[in-house]
Amino acid sequence: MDEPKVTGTKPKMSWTRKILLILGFLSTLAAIALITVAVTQNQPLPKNTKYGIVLDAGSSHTNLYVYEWPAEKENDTGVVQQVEVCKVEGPGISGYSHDTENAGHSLVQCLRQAQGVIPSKQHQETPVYLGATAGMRLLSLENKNAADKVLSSVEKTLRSAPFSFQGARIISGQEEGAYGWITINYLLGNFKQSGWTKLLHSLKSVSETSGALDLGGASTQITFVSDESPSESPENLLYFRLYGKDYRVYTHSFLCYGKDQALQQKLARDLQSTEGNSILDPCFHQGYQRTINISDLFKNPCTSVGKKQFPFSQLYVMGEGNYEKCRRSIQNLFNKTSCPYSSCSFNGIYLPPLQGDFGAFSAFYFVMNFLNLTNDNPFALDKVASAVQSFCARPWHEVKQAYHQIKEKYLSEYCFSGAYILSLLENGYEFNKENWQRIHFLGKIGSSDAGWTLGYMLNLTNMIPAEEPAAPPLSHGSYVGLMVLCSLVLVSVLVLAWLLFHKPKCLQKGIV
Ligand SMILES: Nc1nc2c(ncn2[C@@H]2O[C@H](COP(=O)(O)OP(=O)(O)OP(=O)(O)O)[C@@H](O)[C@H]2O)c(=O)[nH]1
Ligand SMILES: [Ca+2]
Repeated sequence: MDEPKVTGTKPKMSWTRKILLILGFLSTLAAIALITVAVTQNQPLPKNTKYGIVLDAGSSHTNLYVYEWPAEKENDTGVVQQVEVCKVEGPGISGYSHDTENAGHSLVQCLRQAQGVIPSKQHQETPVYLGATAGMRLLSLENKNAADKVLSSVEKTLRSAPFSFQGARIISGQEEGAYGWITINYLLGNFKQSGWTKLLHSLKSVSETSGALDLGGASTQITFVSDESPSESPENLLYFRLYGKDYRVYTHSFLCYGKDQALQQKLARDLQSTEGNSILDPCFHQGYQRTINISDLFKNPCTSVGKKQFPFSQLYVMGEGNYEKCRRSIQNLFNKTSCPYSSCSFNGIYLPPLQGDFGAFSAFYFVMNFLNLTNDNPFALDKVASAVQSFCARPWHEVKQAYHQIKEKYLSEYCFSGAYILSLLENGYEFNKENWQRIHFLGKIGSSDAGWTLGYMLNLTNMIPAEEPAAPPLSHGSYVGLMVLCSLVLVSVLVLAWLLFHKPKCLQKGIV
């Protein structure tokens, strides 16, 4: 048989080889197209930001907060953040009881500031809410008509702003406690449960949340998840279902136990138990003096109960700077004599056993921060007490010199406030040296202030769903990664197949 002739022309390619080559070429093209489409076409939508405004009309002052969040992630937890805070000049709106028309006007400057932060084309769709707290609760008990007029005045101003007005009202102490608790747990990411944490939590009866301690000027709130059942005091219990999980939350708001009203209560009692019109006050620094109008001291329901007639119109307060004495005089504000339940905080109010960690904010934070007692690792209770003690013992002239940049009103009251915080937590709620370490004094979480306003807005805009929203199984990044991986595997398989069935000549030679 003749051997095939070796000529100079290329050997002809077989049909199967041709088809395989074409297939290989096409699949490479397909893989490139897949990757390109995955990377370019499946980009997340351009950022579409939404805004919301909440005014916290507190007893001491009003704060306006602007929040923002990505529109497409509205129902996710932890996506809303504070982008602006504006402190309204002057007193809280309850301070306008004799000048009700001007209550609204006081908000104008901060509303203008909010207009500068939010793009003008979104002003009309931006909701604005005002919630008034203990100062207005007291005014409404004292003079309902004046409180209504103040609210009408602020409503008029808010309606005239370019935003979408959603209401101006007095919120209850229970709401204030609950929304503060929602805010901190939302910001701490405690409602977010995925992977292992979700599995671990489902094995336990309750989720790990943090309790909330809020100290305002006129009221104070304590809120935490309690397992105690059945509850002895249903009015202190709230049930929430958030992101697919049930929460049983204890809350109580003590009206008149904010730090300003607590001081008023203490001074009113001290005055009633003295002869003349001057008192030596252990909660103020030695050398400090303050004159108080007796009519102002007894003007609201926190102090008006035991009011006597006095033959003088002013009270002179002189500082003594004695922490132990100060603690003893504050202790009288907490009535621990009777408790109709198995356990109480004070004044016969039910308190179940304290549970979990606590975030303490507002004046709890302002005061502890000033005294350098806020830290990631909480200070021991005796360390805190001795820091307040040594601060109270400093003479006023020295304190004033050392902190000349701080407003005198705040500076003069840090001694009282430090002692009051310790009394409220230790005597009132009965924190001890063990669970004291579970209190975290915090002003902000990320960029957002701790307080009730964020929780209030999340609730009113339906941004906290009862059930966990159905999330896409893969994030954009994971999706792109998976597409790239699949394409690479596809190409590799085809190349391998081609190599196996149609070994190139060089390889064939190598084997022979
Ligand atoms: N040291 C200090 N004290 C502050 C500051 N801001 C407010 N305070 C005081 O801390 C106390 C509590 O303040 P807030 O939490 O704003 O109280 P509020 O919201 O006006 O009062 P409520 O209606 O009872 O909640 C008040 O006595 C304020 O005068 C601050 O920046 N520094
Ligand atoms: Ca407040």
